[in-house]
Amino acid sequence: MKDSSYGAVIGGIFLVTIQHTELKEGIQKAIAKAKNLEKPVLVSEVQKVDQVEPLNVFTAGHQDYFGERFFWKGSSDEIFIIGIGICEHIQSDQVTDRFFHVEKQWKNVMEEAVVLNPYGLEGTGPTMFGGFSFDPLKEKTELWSKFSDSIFHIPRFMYSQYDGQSYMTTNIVCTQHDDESLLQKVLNERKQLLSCSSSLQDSANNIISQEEIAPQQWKNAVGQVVNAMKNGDMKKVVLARETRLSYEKPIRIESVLNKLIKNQKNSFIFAFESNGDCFIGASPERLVKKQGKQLFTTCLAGSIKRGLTPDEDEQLGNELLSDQKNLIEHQYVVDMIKRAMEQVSSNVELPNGPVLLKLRDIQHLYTPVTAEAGENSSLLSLIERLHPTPALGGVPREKAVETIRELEALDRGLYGSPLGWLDYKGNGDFAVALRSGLIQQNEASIFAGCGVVKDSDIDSEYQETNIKFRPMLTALGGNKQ
Ligand SMILES: C=C(O[C@@H]1C=C(C(=O)O)C=C[C@H]1O)C(=O)O
Ligand SMILES: [Mg+2]
Repeated sequence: MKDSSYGAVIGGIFLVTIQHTELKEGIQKAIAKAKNLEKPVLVSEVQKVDQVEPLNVFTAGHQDYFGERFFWKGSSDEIFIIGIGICEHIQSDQVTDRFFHVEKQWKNVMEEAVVLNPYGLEGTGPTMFGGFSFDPLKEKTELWSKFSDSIFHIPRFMYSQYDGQSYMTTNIVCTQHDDESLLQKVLNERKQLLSCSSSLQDSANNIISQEEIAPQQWKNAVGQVVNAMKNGDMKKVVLARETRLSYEKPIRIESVLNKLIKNQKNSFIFAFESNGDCFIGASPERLVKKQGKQLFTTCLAGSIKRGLTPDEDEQLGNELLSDQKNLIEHQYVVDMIKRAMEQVSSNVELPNGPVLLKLRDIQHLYTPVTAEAGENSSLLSLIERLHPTPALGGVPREKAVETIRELEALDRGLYGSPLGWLDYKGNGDFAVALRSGLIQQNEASIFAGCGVVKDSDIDSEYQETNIKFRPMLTALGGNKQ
C-alpha cells in the first residue's frame, strides 16, 4: 500500500502535502539486508513538501516528542533543519578519540543505509544532529547529567528548508524481525505529527530568582590568570561563568526560540533536547562548515558593546578595530585556525585583518576563513583538530584547557563546544555553542565567557560577560546588567 497523497492543515501549525512514497519498497529492502547482515539497517526516505514556518514544525512535536527534538537555523537563514523524534542515538562517553568513535558509529549506520533521496540536497536524507562537551576530563556536576560527552540524534522525522525548498525526511531502523507492519506504524506516526493541533501559546512566566554563580570567584580567577601571564608562557585563557534563573512554571522552549529567532540575527539558532533538558542558544561563531569540498570557518574574538546611537556605535566599532588588547586576543585565534587549516586543506584564504561583526547586543572582531578540503579531512576530523580554538580555550591550548579545568567553577558541558549537523554525504555545519543556556523545566543556567590576556582588566572582562548574557536574558525575560 502506498502512502496516499494527503494534505494536513494542523490547527494553523503547518500544512504539509505528502506525495506517494516508495517507503514500502525501501523497508522491504532494508529488512532483507538486515536479515542477510544480521544487523539493523536504516532506511531514509526524502519527500518534497510545502514550505511552512520551521518553528511550527518544532512546536508540532511538543506533545508526542517532547525531549526528542532539535532545531537549527543557519547564521545567514540559508537553512533550517528541524528534527522530531529519535530514530537512532549516536553517543559516547569515551574520553580519548571521542571524535573517532562518533565517526565510526556514524559510518557503521550509513554504510548499509537504504537512502531514497531523489533530491540529494545537503541537510536532507540521513543526518545526525548534536555535539560534544567542551572538556570530557572536567569534573562533572549534576548540571549536564542529561547529556553525554558526545551526543548525536538521527531524527525519526526531519523537516529541512534550504534555498526556498522544503523536504521531509523519514528515518526508520529496520531489523531482521520486522515486517510490513512497520510501514503502517511509521505512516501513522507521521500522520499523527502532521495532524497535531498544538500551537505556540506564549503565556507569561514570572521569574522567581536570578543569581550569578560565584562572580567574585570568577573575578579572582581572572586576576590569577593575568598575574600568571605577566611572567609565564600562558598567553590567553578563556574563562566563563554561569547565571541561574528559576521560574513559576516550566519554560516553554518554543517561546525562547521564537525570541532568539526574532532578536539574534547573524547567529546560529539552535535547540537540542535530551532526556527532558534542552540546550538552546544563538551563537555568532561558526566552528567549521563542509559543503562538498569547500570549507568555511570563523575567527571571532575581541568584543565591545553596541552604541546607543549610530555615531556612538561607529565610534565604539572603530575603537575595537584599533584596540591592541582585543587585536592580540583576536590574532591568537587567527594564527591557530590558519595553521590548523593549512595542515589539512589547500587554498586557505583569509583577509589581512579583521572586520566588525555587529550583533544586537555586542560587536566582535571577525575574520572569515575559507579552504578546500583535503582527501581525508572529514567534518568530524576537522572539528577534532580545531576544538577548542583560542576563542574558547586559549594559548597554548593544552595549558589553557588545564587552567580552565582547574580554575573555572562552571561545568561547561556543551557550552562553548561544537554543536551542529552532519549528513550522509559528509556535508554539515557546526557552531561554537555560545550565547546559550540549559533549560531544565522551570530552571535555566546561562553561560558567558571572555578571553583573558595579559592586558585584561578584571572589571572590563566582567562587564563583557554581562553583555554576552543578554541574548539569553532577553529571550528568557531576565534582568540585564
Ligand atoms: C566565550 C564567549 O565568546 C567568545 C569570546 C570573545 C571575546 O572574549 O572577545 C568573543 C567571541 C567569542 O569567541 C561567550 O560568548 O561566552
Ligand atoms: Mg574578549
